Amino acid sequence: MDKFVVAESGPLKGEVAASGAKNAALPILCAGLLSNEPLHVTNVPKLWDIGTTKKLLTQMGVDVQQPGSHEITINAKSITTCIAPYELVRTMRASILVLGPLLAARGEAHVSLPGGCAIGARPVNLHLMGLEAMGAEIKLEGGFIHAKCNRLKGAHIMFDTVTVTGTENLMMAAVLADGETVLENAAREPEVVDLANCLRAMGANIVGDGTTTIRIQGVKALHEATHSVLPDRIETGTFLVAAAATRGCVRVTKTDPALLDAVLVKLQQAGAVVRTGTDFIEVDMQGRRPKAVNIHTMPHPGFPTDMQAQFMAMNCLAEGVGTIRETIFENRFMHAQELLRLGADIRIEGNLAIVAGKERLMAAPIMSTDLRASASLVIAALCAEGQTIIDRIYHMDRGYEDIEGKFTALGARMKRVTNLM
Ligand SMILES: CC(=O)N[C@H]1[C@@H](OP(=O)(O)OP(=O)(O)OC[C@H]2O[C@@H](n3ccc(=O)[nH]c3=O)[C@H](O)[C@@H]2O)O[C@H](CO)[C@@H](O)[C@@H]1O
Ligand SMILES: C=C(OP(=O)(O)O)C(=O)O
Repeated sequence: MDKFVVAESGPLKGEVAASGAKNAALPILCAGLLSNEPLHVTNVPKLWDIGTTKKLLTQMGVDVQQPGSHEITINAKSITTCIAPYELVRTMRASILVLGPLLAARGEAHVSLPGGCAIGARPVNLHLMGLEAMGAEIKLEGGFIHAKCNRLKGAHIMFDTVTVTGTENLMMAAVLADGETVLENAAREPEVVDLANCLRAMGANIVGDGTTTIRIQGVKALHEATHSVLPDRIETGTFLVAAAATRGCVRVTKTDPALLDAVLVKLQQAGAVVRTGTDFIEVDMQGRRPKAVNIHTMPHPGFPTDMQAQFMAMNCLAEGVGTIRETIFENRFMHAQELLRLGADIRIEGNLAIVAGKERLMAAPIMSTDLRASASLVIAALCAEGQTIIDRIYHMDRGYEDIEGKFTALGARMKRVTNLM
């Protein structure tokens, strides 16, 4: 199993390009199931989750081509089965995103229930409730969701919790439904908007994405389209927080500052000079130690839960005491245990973490527990005296493209080691 060996690195400096967003690319590739014509997707990040999605689609008989290193073309005309097996679904929760498109385009879907994930229970009841309201018959059996329908019917759906993949699944289901679907209390995340842009390019009729009410008028069929995935705001934010924690100066290019409002406010509060252009963001700490910030995670446009762990790592090194309240997932503080091993001062009270900053941390063997937890451990390890070994970095490979290549280009002293005991 691969590990990272990370040494204290001093201020990170330089420029790094953001990849395409994992959480936009995954639903967009699944949207390829909605058409019998090709969907060409560009700016696709090179990640394990993308590899898993390619396998998932390929084993359904979908033609998946990779014409360039960051390009994928999907053609679902050749689909042979509507089964998403446990072996693949258990490695990636986002596999649930095949459910809506399969039902809408093929009238059936057999999708393994996504397994328990480290950050919370993550039920899919709202996805199923919406599909049932659209006329699907759903049975849960043997750990599988078995769903079938004739043509789905438009429906008025009210989410009682904001759900990102739930909104995406139902939006994809609705584009081929008979009549109008209205999604209320819909997720406003930029990845939802990117999916809607892709679906519109395929011929879908959607308005209101980016607001809490999305209206979809079903059409008979979708057609060939090309779509470029939007930049990864979480990857972007991860490098910016790493710059702040290490007292460095980093410019992230090929990104979009408009996607990171809530994160940039917190970096400014931490004392960073933030410079932005149309496609770049620069965080310059001018050698200063960051100041602790208070974080409260919220659905977009609030502060993203996917940036919470990275800010906890920064707070561990900051001047003062910062509080972090996690309101989206009930078990998303597992990185705290590992940060404590590096000598951090963190107290957890329910969904609140109280972090008192220290001048520096001390190296220790630590373990990644989930994707963004891994990112926080790398940030902390860059500031820890000695050599930190981070185990189970496969979590990080799920969602960060060439993470060690990008970090080392900024001056991080880190390397990947295989089979290190
Ligand atoms: C692939 C992808 O895009 N993943 C993102 C997506 O996950 P994901 O879409 O799985 O997260 P949701 O937005 O659905 O979850 C938000 C909350 O709603 C609850 N819930 C959700 C669905 C449901 O049917 N019932 C229910 O109770 C969840 O348990 C959670 O407490 O949004 C999360 C919140 O921004 C991000 O952390 C993930 O990175
Ligand atoms: C939690 C995440 O991903 P997923 O929903 O795929 O587990 C994430 O991207 O931080």
